[in-house]
Amino acid sequence: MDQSKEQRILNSVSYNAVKGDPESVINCIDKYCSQYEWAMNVGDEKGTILDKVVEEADPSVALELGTYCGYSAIRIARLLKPNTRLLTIEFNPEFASIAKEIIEIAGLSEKVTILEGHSEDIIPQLKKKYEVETLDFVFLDHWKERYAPDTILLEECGLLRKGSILLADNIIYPGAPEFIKYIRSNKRFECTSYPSHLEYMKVEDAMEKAVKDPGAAAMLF
Ligand SMILES: O=C(NCCCOCn1ccc2cnccc21)c1cc(-c2ccc(F)cc2)cc(O)c1O
Ligand SMILES: [Mg+2]
Repeated sequence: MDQSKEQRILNSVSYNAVKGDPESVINCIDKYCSQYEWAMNVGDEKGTILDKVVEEADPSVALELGTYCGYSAIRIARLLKPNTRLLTIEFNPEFASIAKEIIEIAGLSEKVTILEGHSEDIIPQLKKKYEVETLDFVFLDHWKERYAPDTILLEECGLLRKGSILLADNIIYPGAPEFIKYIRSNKRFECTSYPSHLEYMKVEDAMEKAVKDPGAAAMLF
């Protein structure tokens, strides 16, 4: 049976990347996807914005919705301090298995836990089953129409605290209009838009950062 694009990405990483070197895995995927086959990794331009927000959040516990091949999980996990962790949810079993191998090649398997399933089923399990208290950082990169309902679900499950940082990909393309409407009209969140481009293309895109109750967090210190 013909190999999938994601399997070909794994082949390229396995053959070209330096084992245990996250930067080389990131560069290898970006090179493959800009030269051979486009794929929906956050990419290097938006990836730099992701890096900056992760460094600002300096999370102890981070959540990603939409693992795909593990590219953004590696970008996030490579910046995490010792004894901190990234939980990433993927519902496509083939993607989850490929991401697992690519994250292993990057040497970040200790820091990253891939949870297979739908976000709406897994989010309510995070406290009890995955021993999460609250999430310091959440990267939204899954079905765009799930960004708003899953943000509400995270709230309902008591998983967000004062100062929790959300970062959403693809605000312009493919677009997440319901999420933008919800988050920018919600007084509990302070939003910032970061204009950029669709991964590996000259198409406009943007990321949206939303900080929960920022003032309250600031008042605490
Ligand atoms: O669709 C995209 N991502 C989402 C994947 C499915 O995610 C499904 N999924 C993953 C966990 C998970 C958990 N629960 C439910 C669904 C869950 C996505 C799409 C494009 C894109 C841009 C231009 C095009 F011409 C075509 C596509 C770019 C992106 O950056 C994206 O992120
Ligand atoms: Mg995306």
